This record gives sequence, C-alpha cells and structure tokens, in this order.
Amino acid sequence: MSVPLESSLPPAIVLDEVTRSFNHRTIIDHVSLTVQQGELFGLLGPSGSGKTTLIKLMAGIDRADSGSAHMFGVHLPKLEMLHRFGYMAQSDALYMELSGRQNMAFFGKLYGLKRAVLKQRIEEAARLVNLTEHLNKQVAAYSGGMKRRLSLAIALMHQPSLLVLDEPTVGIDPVLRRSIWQELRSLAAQGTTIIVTTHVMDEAEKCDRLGLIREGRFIAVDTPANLLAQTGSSSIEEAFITLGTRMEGGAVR
Ligand SMILES: Nc1ncnc2c1ncn2[C@@H]1O[C@H](COP(=O)(O)OP(=O)(O)OP(=O)(O)O)[C@@H](O)[C@H]1O
Repeated sequence: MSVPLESSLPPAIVLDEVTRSFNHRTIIDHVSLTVQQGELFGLLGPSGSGKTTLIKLMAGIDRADSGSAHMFGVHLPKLEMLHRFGYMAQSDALYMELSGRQNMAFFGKLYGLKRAVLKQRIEEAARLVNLTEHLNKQVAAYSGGMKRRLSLAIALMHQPSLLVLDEPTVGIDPVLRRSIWQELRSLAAQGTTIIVTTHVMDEAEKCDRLGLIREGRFIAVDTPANLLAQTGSSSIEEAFITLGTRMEGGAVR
C-alpha cells in the first residue's frame, strides 16, 4: 500500500526484512510490511505459522535478529512507545486475586491515567466488553471468555493510537463478538490502527487488509475482496488454500 501524497503521517508500522529465529529455527523469515495509520490489518495463518511472533515484533515487545521495525516512525524496540499501543496477548496477563475493576485500575495507572479519567475509562471499556456487572468480582471467578473481555478492555482503556490484539475474541460468544468488531471498526474509522490475529474467517473479512502467513512468510497481503478476486474463491479460507498451493514456488515478500 502506498502512502497518499498529501499524507504527512508516518505509517503505524513498517517492517523491513524482519527475521526472527528460535533455537536455530527461522520462525519469521525476511518479512516486510507497511501498515498505515487507521488501518484494520488482520493476520491469518495456521497454528505455529508465526503470527504471535510477528505481532510481538511489530509492537517492539520482541527484537528481530535482523531487519528493522518502526512504529509511527520510531525504530523499535523503544520503551517510550509502550504508551502508544495497547497489547492484548493470547494468554491473559491478569491478577487473579484482584477484581476486574482493580485490574483495570492497576493497568490504567501504569499507563499514566489520572484518577478522574481512569474512572471514566474503566466504565467505558467495561461497557464495551459487557463486563460492567461483573467488575467487582474477583477475576479468579471469571470464565475464560470474561477474562478475554477484561484483557481487551485493558488494552483499549488508555485509547492508544495502535491496538495489537492476539486472537481477541477466542471464547467470546458470537453476539458479543459482533459488537466488539463493530467497536474495532469504529475505532479504526476514528484513526486508531488495529492489528489483529484471528482464526475466524468472518472476522478476517472485516479487516481492511489481510496478511496471509505460512511458515513465517506472507503468501499474500491484500484486501479481502482482492484476495477473493485473485483466487476466484468464494471464501477467505478457500483463497488461503489456493494461495498456499500456488506459493510452493516462492513466497510474497
Ligand atoms: N520464545 C520462543 N522460544 C522458542 N520457540 C518459540 C518461541 N516463540 C515462538 N516459538 C515457536 O515459533 C513458532 C511460531 O509460534 P507463534 O506463536 O508465533 O505461532 P502462531 O501462528 O501465533 O500460532 P497460534 O495460532 O497457535 O497461536 C512455533 O513453533 C513456536 O513454538
């Protein structure tokens, strides 16, 4: 995607030939990608293909072995950028002995939210994920889906410019899932950049662009509509399989 000429905004994320290995195994293999501000970008790929590893590199939570990563024009990793994004990990990082509200207050203070704003943001974010009536319960008593919703509320509450969400809707029922996606779309419309990993095909179709990842490389990066058109597919799942088969000769960089 090219930057519009009139835009002076740096892209939210630029990865340039990023590579990451663990135990001599290449997990992310020379990946380049630009995500513009306000984009809702989805990462789709089989289990173990490198989605989590890649979004950690985008957020600067992990460091590439080679290549470079920039967030809003700043070379990563950089501690100051922690305030610019909200990260929701695949496993919930919550304090079980505290209530939902206390967890939110803890992380809100960490993000530097002042008391009056903090209270308001806790209410707003809790409402968004439908947790208002459970906020005073201890998190240990939450279901898996409630913990996911609390993690999402925490990632959202400081209204970051960039949201990085690793499978945010796992364990969340379809009705709430739909309303969370409506909210993500509306945040993107207001300028928030959102990067999300998913296994759910109807969620993938709601993204502005999708990166289809296999074995640490993109096999395609395009809008859902273009991916369908390019492959003559009726679903993203089918497009993924077709592109995967075509890829055998070489990956898209
Ligand atoms: N810190 C680490 N040390 C060693 N291996 C790792 C580490 N992090 C990831 N890996 C390996 O990298 C590969 C990709 O993992 P990653 O979590 O990025 O995949 P994923 O696409 O997010 O999978 P899933 O959809 O199952 O969450 C896996 O084989 C995993 O075991």
